[in-house]
Amino acid sequence: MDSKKIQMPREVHIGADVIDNTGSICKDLRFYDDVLVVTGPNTLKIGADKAIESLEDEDFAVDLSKINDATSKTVEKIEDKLNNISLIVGVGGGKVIDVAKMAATNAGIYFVSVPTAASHDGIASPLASIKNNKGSVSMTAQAPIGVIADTNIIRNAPFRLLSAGCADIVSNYTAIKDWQLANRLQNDSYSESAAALSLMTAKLIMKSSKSIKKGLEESARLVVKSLFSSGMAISIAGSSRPASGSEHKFSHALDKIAKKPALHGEQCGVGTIMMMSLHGGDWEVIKNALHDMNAPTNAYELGIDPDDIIEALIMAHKIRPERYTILGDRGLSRDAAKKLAIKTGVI
Ligand SMILES: NC(=O)C1=CN([C@@H]2O[C@H](COP(=O)(O)OP(=O)(O)OC[C@H]3O[C@@H](n4cnc5c(N)ncnc54)[C@H](OP(=O)(O)O)[C@@H]3O)[C@@H](O)[C@H]2O)C=CC1
Ligand SMILES: O=C(CO)COP(=O)(O)O
Ligand SMILES: [Zn+2]
Repeated sequence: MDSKKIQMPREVHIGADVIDNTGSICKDLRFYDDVLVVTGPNTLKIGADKAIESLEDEDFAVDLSKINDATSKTVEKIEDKLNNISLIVGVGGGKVIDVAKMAATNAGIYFVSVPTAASHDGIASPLASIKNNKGSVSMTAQAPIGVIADTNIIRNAPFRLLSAGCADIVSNYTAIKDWQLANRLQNDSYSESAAALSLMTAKLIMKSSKSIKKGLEESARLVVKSLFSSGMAISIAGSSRPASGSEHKFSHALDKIAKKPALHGEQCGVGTIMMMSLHGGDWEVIKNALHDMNAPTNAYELGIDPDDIIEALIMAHKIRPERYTILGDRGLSRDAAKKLAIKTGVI
């Protein structure tokens, strides 16, 4: 059998105000040289300033880069700033984390992930979703050497971000169904342990759907831990297969089509409702759980034109065509797409 590499973080810190220990955590991880902090326009004040203060207290020389998107161009711009830098600390949402992760991987240096929101399961995964002229590409990257998830920052983030993270985890249900289908029909390699971990995480979030509340530290902690374990399923699989199937293709298609796309997790959640219906599964249970978590369940709540939903459904199978899903090679016809969106109440 072929050998297999599984990359996981060395240290994971989850708790209130752990961001104030960023400097000492980086010291414990044996870093001493210059550090580049990558962040976003909103997350600079919310998280990066605190991380920088803590790093400077421990005598790190800190440089700062603000980014607005997760494109290959932005990754290159960050790489150009890496002279004498031995560590990148990414402080922000999914885009910031992906750019920091990818730039560190390309430059052969280490990366510490400091999520300011529990909105996606790339917090600790060895993948980065980077956009280029072909759309979103899931690229192999190194896993962060450390994760510092401050539950005080995360619980105070807009609740919409936490709901999106829950929906990104709920999408594991259809991702696993698609993966199993691809294994049966295309003999795609399949990992029982990665699938079991992914499903267990999705079940845990569904079970807790009514108790995830705005502003609660326990809720922030639960979702961060779940996103982390979903990321570990990705690590075990060595691909995003356990957490990304047809519902993610739909979301990636919407990112291309919609004038103002919604959050990644929100779109994936709505995609899960429809793809679960295509799989012949209980899509109403998914829809109810998303509703309980305050996540959007239809085009109106997503803020997306119903016509764009139909177009995204029709286009979805063309996104990453090598990844076989319930959408098959030909995808949905316009009539079938419309019927599906109406039946599930998405439009
Ligand atoms: N690599 C992987 O395995 C995975 C990657 N992804 C990728 O992650 C991205 C989605 O991540 P997501 O976080 O939803 O989107 P963004 O990174 O775009 O973040 C959404 C917004 O939330 C803001 N924000 C973050 N934290 C806070 C906070 N504490 N308070 C106020 N605002 C905050 C950000 O601010 P700012 O403007 O400062 O950035 C941004 O404006 C997608 O590109 C997706 O493809 C998703 C899943 C897995
Ligand atoms: O979003 C992801 C998992 O939740 C990553 O998946 P992609 O490979 O579709 O970018
Ligand atoms: Zn996702």
